[in-house]
Amino acid sequence: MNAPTAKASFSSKPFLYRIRWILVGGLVLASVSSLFTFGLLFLSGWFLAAAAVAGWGGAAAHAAFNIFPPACGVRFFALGRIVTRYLERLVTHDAALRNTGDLRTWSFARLVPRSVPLMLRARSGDVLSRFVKDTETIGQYPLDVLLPCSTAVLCSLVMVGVAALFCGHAAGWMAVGLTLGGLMLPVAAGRACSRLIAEEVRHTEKLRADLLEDLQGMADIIFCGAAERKLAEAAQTQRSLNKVSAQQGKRALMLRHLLTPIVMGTVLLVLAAASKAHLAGLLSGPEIPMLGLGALTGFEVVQPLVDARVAQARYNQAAQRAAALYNLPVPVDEVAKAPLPKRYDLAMADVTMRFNGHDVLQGATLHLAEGERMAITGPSGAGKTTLIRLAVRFLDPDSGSISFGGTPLSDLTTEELSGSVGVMLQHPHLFQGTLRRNLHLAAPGATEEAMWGALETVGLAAEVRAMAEGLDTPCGDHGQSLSGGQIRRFAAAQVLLRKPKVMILDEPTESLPPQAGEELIGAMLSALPEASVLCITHRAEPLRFMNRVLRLKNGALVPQKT
Ligand SMILES: Nc1ncnc2c1ncn2[C@@H]1O[C@H](COP(=O)(O)OP(=O)(O)OP(=O)(O)O)[C@@H](O)[C@H]1O
Repeated sequence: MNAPTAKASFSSKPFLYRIRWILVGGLVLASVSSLFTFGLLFLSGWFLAAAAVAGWGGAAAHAAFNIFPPACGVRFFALGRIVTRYLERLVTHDAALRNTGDLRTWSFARLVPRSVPLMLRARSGDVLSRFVKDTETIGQYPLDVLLPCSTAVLCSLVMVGVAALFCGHAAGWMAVGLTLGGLMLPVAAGRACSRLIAEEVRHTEKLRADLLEDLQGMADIIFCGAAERKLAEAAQTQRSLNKVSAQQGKRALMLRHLLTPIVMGTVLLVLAAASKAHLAGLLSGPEIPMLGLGALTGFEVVQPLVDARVAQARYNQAAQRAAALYNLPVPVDEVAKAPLPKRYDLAMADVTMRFNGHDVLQGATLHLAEGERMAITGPSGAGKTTLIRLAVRFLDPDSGSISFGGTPLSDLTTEELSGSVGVMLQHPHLFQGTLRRNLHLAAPGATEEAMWGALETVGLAAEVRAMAEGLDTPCGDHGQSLSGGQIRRFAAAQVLLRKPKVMILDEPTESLPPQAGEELIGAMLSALPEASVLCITHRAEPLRFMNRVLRLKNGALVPQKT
C-alpha cells in the first residue's frame, strides 16, 4: 500500500484512556498475585528451614516453635494467589476485548469514507489483514505489553524492598539480577527481533493479499496459464516467511533461556550475602533460604518481559500499518448530518475533476429536473462514471458546484443521499449469502411479497422460482451462481425495492440482449414512473425512454440528438 501523503501517526492512547480503570484494576490484581507468589515462597523457605532447625534443636526448641502462624500465612498466600490470578485474567482479558472492539468500530468508521482511495491503492487481502489481525495486535497491547512491564517494575521494587528489610546486600544482588534480566534481555530482544518481525509482517501481508487475489481471479489465472507461476510465487513467499519466523523464534527463545544463568547467579549471590550476614550474627539461619527462594520468585515477574518486548515490536508494526491505512486522505470533506431536502432535482454547474494531472471533467454542467429522464453517452474513459461518483458524493469536484434539491451536495453525505437516490452500478456486487440476504441488504424492511414483486418487474421471478431453494438460493462469491444478465436484473430489483426518487443507472443494459435490455428499462420506469433518471449508457436501448440525451465530450456535457 502506498503511504499517505500526510505524516502518518496512530496513537492508541485515546482507546487506553477509555479502559484506564479496568487496566488499573488489572495491574493491582496482577501485582498482588505476583506478590502473593513471592510471599508464599519467601515464607515457605523460612518455615521449612525454621521447622528443621526446631526439629534438630530437641524437644525444648520443638515446643517453642509455633507452627500455626506460618502455616496460616502459607495457606493465605497460596489461596490468595489463585484467586487474584483468576480475577486478574478476567479483568485484563475484558480490557483487551473492549479495547479490540473499540478499535474495530473506530477502524470501520475510518475505512468507510476512504473507500475510493482504498479501492485504488490498497489490496483487499491487505486491508482485511490490517482490519482483523492488526486491530487484534493493537487491542492486545495492554495485556501483552503494558501490564507485564508495569507489574514487573512495581513488584520488583516491593520485593527488593522486602528483602532489604532483612539483608541489604542480598537485596542489592537481587536488584542487580532483576535489572539485568528485566532490562538487558528485553532490550536485546528488541534489537534482535524488530527487523525480523518487520520482515515477517511484510511477507505475511504479501502472502495473504496474493492468496485472496489469486482465489478471486482463479479462472483468469488458469486461462492465462499462470497457475504454476502463481503457485511457485506463493511457495517462495511462504519459504521466506518460514525462514524469518524461524530466525525470530530462535532468537527470542535464546534470550528467554539466557534468563536461567542470570537467575541462578543471582540466587547464589543472594545466598552468599545472606550467609555472610548470618555469620556476622545479623540474620537467623532460616532467613537464608527465605531470601534465596524470594530471589528466585522475584524473576517470575521479569520472565515475561522478553515476550512483552517482542509484542511491543509487533504492536509498532501494526500501529504503523494502521496509520498508513486509516490516515489515507478522505476524498470528500466530512459534514455534520443535514436533513435530506424535500426536492430532488440534481444540478451540476461548471464541474471540473482532475486525476493524475489529467482533466477528466472540464466545466461539466447539467440540470436533472424532478421526474426528468436523462441519458449521458460518451466514449470509454470520458468520465461518465466519474459524474455518477460526484452525483452521490463519493468524490468532491475540484471546482464547480453540485446541488441536490437546492442543497449543496457538500452539506450532505453519501449515506443521507442513499435515502433518495438509488444507484445501479456498472459492476454490481452480490455478497456471499442468499438472494434474500442481498435483497434485504438493499431494503432491510422488504416483505416477501415486495421482493417477489421487484423480481417480477425485472423479469427474474420465474428463474428464481425455478431454483430449488428460491429466494434462499446462495449467490456464491461475487454472485458466481448467477449469469451476468441475471446479476444485472437482480441489481435492478435491489434499486426498485428502495423506491428511490432518483435512479442513477450505469450501463443498465450491459450483458443483456437488446430486447431484454429494453424490457428491463421499460419495466423499471413503469414501476417508478415519478422517479428522475440519470442513465449512463453506451447502448441505444435506454435512449428511447429518455427526455434528453447529453454527450460527454472533452470533459463537457453537450446536448445530443437522438
Ligand atoms: N479515482 C480515480 N483516480 C484516478 N483516475 C481515475 C479515477 N476515477 C477515474 N479515473 C480516470 O478518469 C477517467 C474517466 O474514468 P470513468 O470511469 O469516469 O470513465 P467512463 O466514461 O465511465 O468510462 P467507461 O465508459 O469505459 O466505463 C479514466 O481515464 C480513469 O482512468
